[in-house]
Amino acid sequence: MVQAWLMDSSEEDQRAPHHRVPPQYLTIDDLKSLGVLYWKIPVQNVDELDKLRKERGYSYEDVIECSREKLPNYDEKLKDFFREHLHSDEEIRYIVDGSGYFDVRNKKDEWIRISLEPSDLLILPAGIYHRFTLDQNNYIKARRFFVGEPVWTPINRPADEHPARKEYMTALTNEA
Ligand SMILES: CSCCC(=O)C(=O)O
Ligand SMILES: [Fe+2]
Repeated sequence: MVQAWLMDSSEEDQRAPHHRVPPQYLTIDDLKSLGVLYWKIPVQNVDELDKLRKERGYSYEDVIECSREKLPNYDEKLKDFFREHLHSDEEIRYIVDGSGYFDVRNKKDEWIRISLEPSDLLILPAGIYHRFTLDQNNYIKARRFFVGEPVWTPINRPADEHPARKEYMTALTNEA
């Protein structure tokens, strides 16, 4: 099952879990209130993933594998992934192997760490500040989806005036 928790404030080893003491877990509904969507879809359940892809119009798909051997410019890419940023579109990842952390900002601008493993599907909304890191297993393989031609460009924080950010903030405020 997916786990999400509030992070401590230590800047040490980004691949460590960074739990608070005592740990403070969040629910899938807590994530939903930030526009972050999560599904557990067992890898053999092709139909469920297909249905979701059709419903959400994900016409593009590829695979990203984060290892020194498979990812070109590995060090640079991992550094970029962990720099706080947003995108003008959703970020959709379906984990097929390995594990890793997506961190997202909550309404108080605190970091929430979301721990992902195979069969986890995570959708980050456009405009949410976030980052990604490998965990101490040092490996993840994920399917990436996109509506139309993919744009992976990160827009680094500060980006409060970016239209996607403004739209996201409006959506957050209108949410009960
Ligand atoms: C789990 S996918 C690797 C990270 C990534 O693709 C991203 O941060 O954009
Ligand atoms: Fe991103």
